[in-house]
Amino acid sequence: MNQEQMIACLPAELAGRVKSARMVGERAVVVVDASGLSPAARAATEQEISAALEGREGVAEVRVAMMADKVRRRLIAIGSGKGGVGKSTLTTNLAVALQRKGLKVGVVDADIYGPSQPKLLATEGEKPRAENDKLIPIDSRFGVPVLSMGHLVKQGQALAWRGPMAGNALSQLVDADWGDTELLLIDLPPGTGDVQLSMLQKHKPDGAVLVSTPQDLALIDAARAGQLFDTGGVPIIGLVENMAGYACPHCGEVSDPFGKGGVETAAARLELPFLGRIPLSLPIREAGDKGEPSAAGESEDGAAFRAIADRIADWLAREAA
Ligand SMILES: Nc1ncnc2c1ncn2[C@@H]1O[C@H](COP(=O)(O)OP(=O)(O)OP(=O)(O)O)[C@@H](O)[C@H]1O
Repeated sequence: MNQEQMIACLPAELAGRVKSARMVGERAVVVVDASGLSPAARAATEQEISAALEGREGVAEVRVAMMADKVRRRLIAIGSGKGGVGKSTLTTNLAVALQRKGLKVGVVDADIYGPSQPKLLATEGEKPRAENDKLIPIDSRFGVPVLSMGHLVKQGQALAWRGPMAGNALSQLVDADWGDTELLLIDLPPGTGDVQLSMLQKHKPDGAVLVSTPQDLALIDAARAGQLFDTGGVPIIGLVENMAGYACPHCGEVSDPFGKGGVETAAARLELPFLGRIPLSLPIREAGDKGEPSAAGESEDGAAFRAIADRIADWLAREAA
């Protein structure tokens, strides 16, 4: 068979992607343009081409080579000085909000001591496949692929990991087959320990977002996390204040259990951009527990996350210019 005859065997939508097709002895070698295809779509394309050519006269074997334009993938780390300030919730919602803006976004849950992305993105219990020694991210139903330690180990098991082991496991997540994903949000563990350091050294994120609640103690820790990024040469995109202002569901009165405006003041003092404020809101907590991120809906809470996502998208556009 010559190239034309080989291409004629393929369905029209696949034929358009073929860059070259030739016989090498009894082996059919087809080179396909895989730009813009997800890992799942690439696997399906490969199978369809093999199925269409296998068994044809003179074809003993089919080899399909996928070529894609190299995606310039950028990494943004979401960090906090202290645990429980809403870093994972922010990561999920920013990813969903940025995806809604048309970016191809994935989430790496590097919080090996308390992975929460499987729950937040409703992929609990799913296990990633591996192909050619690389993990294939799990497609969440929000158009955001995700990989988490929580997908790889049984609950609680990750807690015993330390230093190099944790760092290697984290690298497997970041270096997975992210296909055409152009932006990875990395949900870091809280604090400034080994895992954060190894992440900065090995993967050098393009930028970092720091999240804090407004009270002084959280702010001191956030400033320390900021220093870690500074030392690692990672630009800080800005600070986010979470759990600000609680509107009483009964009377509507807004109170500030963790103080007010502390993060904005701290950002000004540290000469860092302030990216916005997320209210302390029962629906945000409930949405997280249900695996239905607020940013996927049209509520006011969702709008607060989207406003911060807009600022991050602006930062990305400025950096790319
Ligand atoms: N703005 C908010 N309003 C109400 N609840 C929130 C808000 N942000 C986060 N939460 C809730 O607070 C808890 C901790 O949030 P989350 O897991 O996102 O924090 P974290 O900083 O990633 O924590 P960890 O240190 O465990 O990684 C969760 O139950 C979450 O639903």
